[in-house]
Amino acid sequence: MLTIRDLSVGFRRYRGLFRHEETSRLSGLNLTLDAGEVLAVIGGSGAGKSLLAHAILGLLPPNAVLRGKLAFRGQALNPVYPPALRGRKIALIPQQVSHLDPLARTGAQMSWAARRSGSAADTTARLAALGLPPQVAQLFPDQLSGGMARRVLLAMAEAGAPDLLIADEPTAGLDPENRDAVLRMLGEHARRGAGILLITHDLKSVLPIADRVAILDEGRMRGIEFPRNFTGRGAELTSSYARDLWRALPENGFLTDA
Ligand SMILES: Nc1ncnc2c1ncn2[C@@H]1O[C@H](COP(=O)(O)OP(=O)(O)OP(=O)(O)O)[C@@H](O)[C@H]1O
Ligand code: NI
Repeated sequence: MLTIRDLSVGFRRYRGLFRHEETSRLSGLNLTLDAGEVLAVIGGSGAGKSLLAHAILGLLPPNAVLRGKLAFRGQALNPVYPPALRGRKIALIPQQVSHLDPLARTGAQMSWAARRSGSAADTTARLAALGLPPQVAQLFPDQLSGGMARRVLLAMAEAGAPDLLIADEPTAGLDPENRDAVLRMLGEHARRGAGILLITHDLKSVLPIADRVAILDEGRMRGIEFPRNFTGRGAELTSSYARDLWRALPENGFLTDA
């Protein structure tokens, strides 16, 4: 449902009035995501994960330069973003919990997200599905714990049953129990036919639910792997970068030799 061909993103920086230079932050990315699939995108801080998410949503800042082709179900997402997709067919769980409006109660923001996506605003049921009591609807964002705020963002993103859900570090700051609950919910969406792009730096946590794992480093795709191959010494992994990443995990004994 999502195809990305030779995507590059750079940022223009002006030096003086007329001269400008461009710094490249993503280069030559190729990706496809099918309906019902969970594609994990793994990478360290600054690898370009959020940029990839924002490129797919047409949310790059004005000084960004995007090259390549993005399409959703055959419909081009660039150079002009189709207005009907964002927040409806394609939803985002943003990386920052500060994306919640500090001046509006949680319930109001959830209703608003549901209305935007054209679905019923059954706030109480959505909260319950995420293990949150109905009173949470009355709270303002700064009265929520980090884990509660993450789950509210998840509830808002999934309100309209989007076909494509981009989750940018949806489990950051969650304890293992809540992390696994959020991952399970994303997996359930995929089973109902949604495509999930799951961005994280936590490789191990996504292996149980990912269908494929794409590894991003310094703006480049270093390999796309099957989760089952992250096992033992990683001999089945196709890219040396993925093997090094796997072996360098503390629980794998920091194996650095080949
Ligand atoms: N608006 C911008 N202008 C210039 N550079 C930017 C801009 N947004 C992001 N970058 C740069 O692009 C690179 C990738 O950033 P990005 O936010 O995608 O990283 P990330 O993989 O999501 O990292 P993290 O795990 O810390 O969220 C970084 O070097 C960042 O400084
Ligand atoms: Ni990010």
